[in-house]
This record gives sequence, C-alpha cells and structure tokens, in this order.
Amino acid sequence: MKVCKFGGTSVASATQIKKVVDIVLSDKERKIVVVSAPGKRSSDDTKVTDLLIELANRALNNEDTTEACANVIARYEEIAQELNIDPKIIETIRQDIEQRVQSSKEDEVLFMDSMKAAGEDNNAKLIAAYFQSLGVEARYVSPKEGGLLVNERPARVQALPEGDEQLAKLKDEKGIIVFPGFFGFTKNGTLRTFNRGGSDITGSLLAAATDATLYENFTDVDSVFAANPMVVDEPEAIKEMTYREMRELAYAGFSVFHDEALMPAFRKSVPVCIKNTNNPEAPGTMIVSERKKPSNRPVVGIAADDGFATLYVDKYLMNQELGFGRKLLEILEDEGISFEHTPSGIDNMSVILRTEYLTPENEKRVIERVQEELQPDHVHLEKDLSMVVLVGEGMRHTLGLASRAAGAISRSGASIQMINQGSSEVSLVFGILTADETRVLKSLYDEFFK
Ligand SMILES: Nc1ncnc2c1ncn2[C@@H]1O[C@H](COP(=O)(O)OP(=O)(O)O)[C@@H](O)[C@H]1O
Ligand SMILES: N[C@@H](CC(=O)OP(=O)(O)O)C(=O)O
Repeated sequence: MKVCKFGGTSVASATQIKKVVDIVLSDKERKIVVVSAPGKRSSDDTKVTDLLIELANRALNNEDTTEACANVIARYEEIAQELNIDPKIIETIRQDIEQRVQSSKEDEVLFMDSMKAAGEDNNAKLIAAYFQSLGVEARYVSPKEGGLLVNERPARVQALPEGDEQLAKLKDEKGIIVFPGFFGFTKNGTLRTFNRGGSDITGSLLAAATDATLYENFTDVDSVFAANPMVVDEPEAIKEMTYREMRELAYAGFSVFHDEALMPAFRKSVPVCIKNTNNPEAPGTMIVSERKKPSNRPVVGIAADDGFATLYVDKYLMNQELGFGRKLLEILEDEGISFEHTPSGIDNMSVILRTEYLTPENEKRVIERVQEELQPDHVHLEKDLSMVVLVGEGMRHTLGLASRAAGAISRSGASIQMINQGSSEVSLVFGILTADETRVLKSLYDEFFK
C-alpha cells in the first residue's frame, strides 16, 4: 500500500486535480491520498494558504473581510465548476470558512492555525467529492477522525506517536482515503498546523503509521536536482539519495521537500519517492536508508539559503573563561532565538542565527546584555548572510574537498565569512554575503558537477 501526497501546484486547478485522479487510479496500491491547499497556477499567482493568511490578518485587525473571504471561495468555486461537482460542496466550503472567520480570536496563533488549515481541509473535501462524482469509492477523513495527534502549545508543533495506532487503521479502510495535509489536533481537540510546507510531514506520518511500502510525494519537478533549478541551468537529477542527505539539503534550502518530513519515514524505513504530477512516468528521486550502489560523486547536492546573521563576540582570553559560550547562548535562549552554528576561535565566538527571529527590540537587548554580562572587547551583529551547504555521504572519505570548494568560491569573486564542517560529516557549510549567493552556487555547481 502506498501513501501519496500531492503538493499545492498539483491541486491548484481542475486540470491539475484531474491528473491527480488519473495518477491515483492508475495504481491500486495508491490508497491514502494526502492533499495540500490549491497552490500557484502560474508564477505570479497566490497560494490559497497565503489568501487565508491575509483573510485571517484582516479578521484579527477588525477590518472588512468580505473581499478576502470571496477571494478564497472563488478559488474552490472555479475548481468545483470545472470538475462538474455538485455545487453543494461550495456551500459547505463557504460555511466552513465563514465559521472559522467568526471563531474565537482570543489566542491569535490558534486562530491563524485554524484559518490556514482551511486550505487543505476544504480541498480534501472537494477532491473526495470529485472521486465520488466519478463513481470511485473514496472518502474524506479529517485528521481528528484519522488520529493525527499533535502536542499542546506553546511547544513547537510536532506529531505525537500516540496517534499512530488510530492512523494505522486507515490502511484497512475500503476505498481511497483523502486526507488533508498540514495540520493535526491536540488531545484536547485543538487544531494546530505544522510549519509552512507541512503537508509533506502529514504524508510521511501516515506512510509511517500505516507501514506503507512507499511514500510518493508528487510535486511539479521530475526529481530533486543537485541544485535549485531556479538558479542553476538544467542541474543534474538526483536518482537516489539517503534520508540524511535529503534532510540536510531540505533544511539548507531545497524547498522541494520539508526537512521535518524525513524522520517519520526514516524511522519505519519507508522509502520516499519524489515524483512529478505533470510527468508521472519519470522515475523521480528515491530517498532510502542506504544506496544500493555507492555514488561516484562525493557531493550529492548543493543548497543555499539567505536570511542569516552573525553575532560576533571578541574577548581576549575567552578560551580560558569557563561558561562563556553557555552564557552567550543563554542570552539568546532568553530572547527565544535559536542558533544554527557556533564557529569559535581562542579569543572570539560567532553565533549564526536566522534573521527571522530578530526584531529591533530583541537585537538591542541581546547586544546590551552581552556587553553588560560578558564584558567583551567587541560585539556586533552582521546581517545579509547566506549559507551554502555541500551535502553527500561520500564527503567524509574524500580528501581535498574543502579546498576545492573554497577555490570555487574564491573564483566566483566572493569571500568566505565562515566555514563549518557539520559534525555528521555529511555536510560542509560556507557562510557568504547574500549578494554573492547566486554566483557562489553556480561556481560550486560547476566545480562538483561539470
Ligand atoms: N534542488 C531542487 N530540486 C528540485 N526542486 C527544487 C530544488 N530546490 C528548490 N526547488 C523548487 O521546489 C519546487 C517544488 O516545491 P513546492 O513549490 O513546495 O511544490 P509543491 O507545490 O508540490 O509542494 C520546484 O518547483 C522547484 O522550483
Ligand atoms: N499549504 C501549506 C502547506 C503545504 O505543504 O503546501 P505545499 O504542498 O504547497 O508546499 C503551505 O502553503 O505552506
């Protein structure tokens, strides 16, 4: 039995949904279908999730929500009309969205979660109705009924293993299950959504709980490529990679698959296949525990992501000051700022963070507290940094790889701000200025793949 997840681009329009149905019906093993909210139909389109966020913000600010609400419903209406589904489904969707808009806003985060989840929830209902209209035995199953349990606030949203027993029963159901991605319910029945792109996580959780033979993740590209195809021209397709490699690459910028979606499949050794809804015949990329035959390339992929900052702290004899690193990280912890890397020298330490955690207020507090509590010779925060990450299981056995990478970066005219060899030895990270990101990525790609 296979679990297949269809991403936003795969369910963005009636034409796309027809392809989804063809794909599902072409293989009897495809039994559990996880769907995202309708995504972009073209590069300048807006995802339904983003329309819902706009609607939720308007409601939170007590602004008029009529037009924002109509924009969301119009997306479903267009799809339902083209698919010739009973118009009652649109009434159901309208009522659902209006009810959510009217619901309690006491906890703004939970209100936003409920609004965001409307995208996948209503799309799953609509797609199940389409299957039924074709005479196919199929039904919508909500994460509450299915048993997708998540933890309580304020902890970061994560699935709870207690839900697995209930989820496992889905495999014994007759017919096709259409399950909305992106959200689950706490034991108290509160809806919480995963991070953006989190429908991939739902698919992986269901594949693991049902002991699926394969988790197919359908998107709009033929495979995972060795570098972002929006930056590098015709990058090499990756035929096979390990869970570890994909997790590192996903975390470092390969937006094609959510980094938190690897673990559930990995724990149960369910292989993952990334495939293209627009070209389902293409073999796609297989993600497995171990390669059948070793790769002849030390580097499997190169990812890049912007939005990083470095907190530099200099203090003579820092290395002899017991607890210096702990105190520095504690200041960040108190501000709710998590860190990515901490390269250090004898008299200095840098902490690499994501700028999304920074606000003018907490930045100021961090600098002031470091000055007061750690008495450094110098402290400053530098923004506009990008991290470029080389990933490959074969890297640990390859000599001279860092020097080849550094040479390629220098040939691109960029300077290296930071180097960090991941402790896993599966990744090598270079900090560079964001302005240099594209040429660095191209130069590294040429060095390792051409
Ligand atoms: N290395 C990569 N390989 C393949 N696609 C990538 C890579 N890096 C970024 N992407 C982008 O990921 C996109 C697919 O992910 P996403 O937009 O989340 O799809 P979906 O709507 O199916 O969830 C591709 O269209 C591609 O532009
Ligand atoms: N719709 C949600 C969740 C998701 O996974 O979407 P997609 O499959 O389009 O990446 C989002 O936009 O974040």
